[in-house]
Amino acid sequence: ASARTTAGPLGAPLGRLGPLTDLVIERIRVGDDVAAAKFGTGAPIEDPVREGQVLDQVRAQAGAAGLDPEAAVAFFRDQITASKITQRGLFARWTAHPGEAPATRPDLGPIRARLDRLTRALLDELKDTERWRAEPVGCAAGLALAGASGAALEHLDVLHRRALRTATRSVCH
Ligand SMILES: C=C(O[C@@H]1C=C(C(=O)O)C=C[C@H]1O)C(=O)O
Repeated sequence: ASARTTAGPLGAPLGRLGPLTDLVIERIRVGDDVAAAKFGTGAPIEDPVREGQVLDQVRAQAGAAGLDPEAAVAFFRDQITASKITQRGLFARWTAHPGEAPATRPDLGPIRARLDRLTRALLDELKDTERWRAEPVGCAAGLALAGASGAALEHLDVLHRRALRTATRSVCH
């Protein structure tokens, strides 16, 4: 199982899907850094070539992790959609309130390397939770618990909560 990295002193998202939810929230948070790297540069939020690379990596690594590649790809399509929701929301916020825009612009390269490391951790966690996620009632309840506790503990605003809902919509199968 993956080490948790985003939790504050109050703890991590609760329950069997807590670690997976924690990683999903971390990936959404990296979307904030991606937005900061792109904002004001003319770089588009959506980069289909990079998305293809992310999904190729998922396909290649899912098989090795013992996961169904197409199910893993579907989960990562939701992660990408969630990242773009976050980025579009932040662009709109920073355009309307320039004082809230980030003062410094990070490099996209190292941020994408972070996303690539998160891909592996997320695939491992999908594998660790695979049987459990097939229990319809338990999974739905566990996902609700992990999502609500994670959103509260990690102080997600409305935008990031919306991204979290999108990112977790195919977790239970
Ligand atoms: C995160 C980025 O923005 C978008 C979202 C992606 C993702 O979530 O992996 C990939 C490409 C972009 O469409 C990025 O450009 O790296």
